[in-house]
Amino acid sequence: MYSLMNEVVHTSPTIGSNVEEVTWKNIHFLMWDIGGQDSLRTAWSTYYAGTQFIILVIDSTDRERLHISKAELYQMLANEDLRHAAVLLYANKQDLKGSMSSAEISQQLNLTSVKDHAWHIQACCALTGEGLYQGLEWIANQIRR
Ligand SMILES: Nc1nc2c(ncn2[C@@H]2O[C@H](COP(=O)(O)OP(=O)(O)OP(=O)(O)O)[C@@H](O)[C@H]2O)c(=O)[nH]1
Ligand SMILES: [Mg+2]
Repeated sequence: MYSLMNEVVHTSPTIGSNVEEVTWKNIHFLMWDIGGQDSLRTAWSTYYAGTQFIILVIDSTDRERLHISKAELYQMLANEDLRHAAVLLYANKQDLKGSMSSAEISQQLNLTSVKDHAWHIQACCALTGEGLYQGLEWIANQIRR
């Protein structure tokens, strides 16, 4: 989120949430950045009402914990408040060697089985910003549909 805003990116974990307004291509985003730590995830559902897009940032180097992202993803998709939400998954940290490709993550998460929500997976590197706008482009196209 802060890379998109050309701000200094903080490297400390998000505690609670941060909300920012980002305007891009005439689209006004109200983005909530919600902390992903274990203890914070139980509070995620309090943010769901009215959400149009979920952006799930995956650490593509973390093979051991991908199953956690998978479980959280499917829990979100099953939540009534998110029934109309579309999902953008960022396969982040593509700059690091040994990182999983977006295709590999897609397969591990069994994304092709997701039929009741629009979804898209985008390889990216938050440090350089590579891929971030391609992800937003997909969101923009979803809005224009
Ligand atoms: N090499 C590399 N490091 C990254 C990239 N994106 C994030 N990081 C690093 O990963 C660490 C965690 O980044 P955060 O932005 O705090 O991660 P987060 O997902 O917001 O974590 P929570 O706030 O706890 O949910 C930091 O040290 C970042 O610098 C990337 O694309 N490449
Ligand atoms: Mg954070």
